[in-house]
Amino acid sequence: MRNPFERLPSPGLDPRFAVGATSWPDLRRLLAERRRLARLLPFGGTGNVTAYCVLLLLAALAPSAMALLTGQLVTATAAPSSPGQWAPGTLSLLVAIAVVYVVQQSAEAGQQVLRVAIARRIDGTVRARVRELTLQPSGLSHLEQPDLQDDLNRLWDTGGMINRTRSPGTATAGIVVAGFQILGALVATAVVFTFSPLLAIGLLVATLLIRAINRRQWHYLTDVADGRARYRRQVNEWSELAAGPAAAKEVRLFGLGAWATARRRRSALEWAGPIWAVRRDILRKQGTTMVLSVGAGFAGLAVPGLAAASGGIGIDDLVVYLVAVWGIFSARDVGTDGFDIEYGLGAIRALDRLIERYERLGAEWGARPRPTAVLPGGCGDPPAAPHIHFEDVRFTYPGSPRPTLNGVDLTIEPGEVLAIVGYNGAGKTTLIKLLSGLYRPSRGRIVVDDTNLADLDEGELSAWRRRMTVLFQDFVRYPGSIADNITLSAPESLDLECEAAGRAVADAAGRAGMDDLLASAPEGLETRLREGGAGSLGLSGGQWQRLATARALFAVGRGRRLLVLDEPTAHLDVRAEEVFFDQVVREVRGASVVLISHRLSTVRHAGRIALLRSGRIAEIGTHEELLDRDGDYARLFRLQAGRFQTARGGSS
Ligand SMILES: Nc1ncnc2c1ncn2[C@@H]1O[C@H](COP(=O)(O)OP(=O)(O)OP(=O)(O)O)[C@@H](O)[C@H]1O
Repeated sequence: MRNPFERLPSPGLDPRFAVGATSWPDLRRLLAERRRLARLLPFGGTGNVTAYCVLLLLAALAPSAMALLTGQLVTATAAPSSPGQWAPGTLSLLVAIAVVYVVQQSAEAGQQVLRVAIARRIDGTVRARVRELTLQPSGLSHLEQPDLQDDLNRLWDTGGMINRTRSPGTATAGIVVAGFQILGALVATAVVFTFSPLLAIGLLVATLLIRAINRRQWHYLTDVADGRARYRRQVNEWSELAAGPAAAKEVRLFGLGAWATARRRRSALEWAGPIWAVRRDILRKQGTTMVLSVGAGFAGLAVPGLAAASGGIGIDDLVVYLVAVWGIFSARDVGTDGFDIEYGLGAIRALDRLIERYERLGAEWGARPRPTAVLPGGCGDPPAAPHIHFEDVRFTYPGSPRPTLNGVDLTIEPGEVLAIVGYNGAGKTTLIKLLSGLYRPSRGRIVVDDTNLADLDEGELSAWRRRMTVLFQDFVRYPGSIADNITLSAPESLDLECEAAGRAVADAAGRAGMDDLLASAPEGLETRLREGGAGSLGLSGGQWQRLATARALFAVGRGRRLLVLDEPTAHLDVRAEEVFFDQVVREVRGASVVLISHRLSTVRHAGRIALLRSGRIAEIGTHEELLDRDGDYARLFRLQAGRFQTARGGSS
């Protein structure tokens, strides 16, 4: 069966939208999407939604009620009455019209308020779901996929640049308005039908056609906008660079302000240019809707007008029909609701893609045989340090042409201090990410106490992570107090009142060399960091690194039995670096330590040193053994030591 919409003159848009959007499959999709939005409605709150529907119903019925009452009023006033007296029934009709008017106005105002409340509640629910989804998979790789980032951005994007809030919630509230608009038009059609069935149906069809064309145009616009998510991301990156705090120092120092602003502008034009073109195109192609509007409007006025002029209907009926005609006709304007619905649907599509992706990830990470991972207890005795074995581990980052690790065989014995060294990009941090379960090896196994990490499900992986702690090279600077920054590595301690947890904070801070900092902090451990203003403290790079070290040591104090330190001395002064191994690493009790560093003067004290090269462990042994072997490690060590000797020689 052919779709009658197909014969519509094309608004000159993308052929997919000119023809495709009016095919039956697309209409079915359209209805399915609206049902999908309707399913979000309960999240707006039962009371809110019920009141909203009642108010919209009142607002939808008001024009028809007004038409009928106005007609009756005209009839009543035309009836003969004594001079100075109201015609019979006039007063009650006037009161009824006033009541309908007040109800209509109140319903309009009330529904606006409820609309915002419903939309915000739905948006809150959708965002909570998205946050829940993004935190769920234990791995990291999905977060590095640009299309996922685009979908997330699409979900958070409320169309701020268009100066209206557009979101799944606004779209859901919008379809309810649209539904009642149509209902109002149908009731008004029934009124006009009693006068002229042809006029009633003709006006209804014209109204629905105009709505369909407008909807299709909004659909096209939002589709183009959503398809440009990648460019939007680039605009955000340039904005961050041009005006954000991260690059502020270099931007000012190098005088990059004008360059960054120009790049941002170019990127913004790349993003918005096609969107503006579509908007211009839509504006130019308003001919069809204009012709339909003018034609339908003319017929709506002329047919009852001519009937009244020829005496076919009385003036009272004329008033009723004209008001009812307007009741049908006013539904033709989808207005910004149309954009709200289509724009919000873009977010819903992004949400569906995310859910599908996360379900896949959940299945990948979830269904595993039962392992034997051990959790550290609250205030009780911690478990023993783990025995870790990398067996022929190979790993390639998603989208990368070459493997970063290519057959790593390595054992970390319980309680040992193992240093890992290697050139930039050798894969040292990657090894730790795999050990933390943030990525899975593409080949080989990482076996912890007889359990293959790849066999752990989400919960068990969390349990494994609570046996270890990592001071990452790019550690996080948490906005909170010094104490928060220390205890967040073992968040279960936040709820523990046990003395051991309190002691562990002070102990970790002391061992990380934070005594001077704490002495100058106005509120000691409770001093807030990064927020600026009274009572807060700005820290230097080295001070932040000591704080991050304290965080790692605190976790060990709370029972973590594998401590990984990735470039822990990168920001430290020579004095602190010199004593780091003795004061921090050697003092760790009952835990294994993996120390990654380019400072060979620091790593030389480790029990064993492994050199990573070409994706494999190329050399392993004690400092002395590796020097005797005279390989890369020995060369690197001599190079570093030679620099100091030269400096010493030069200065003497
Ligand atoms: N998220 C990622 N996606 C794709 N490639 C990555 C990612 N992270 C790291 N790499 C690549 O993997 C390789 C190893 O990186 P890794 O950070 O493990 O090296 P590293 O030995 O710790 O280096 P450095 O000494 O400079 O800290 C590098 O070539 C890097 O470009």
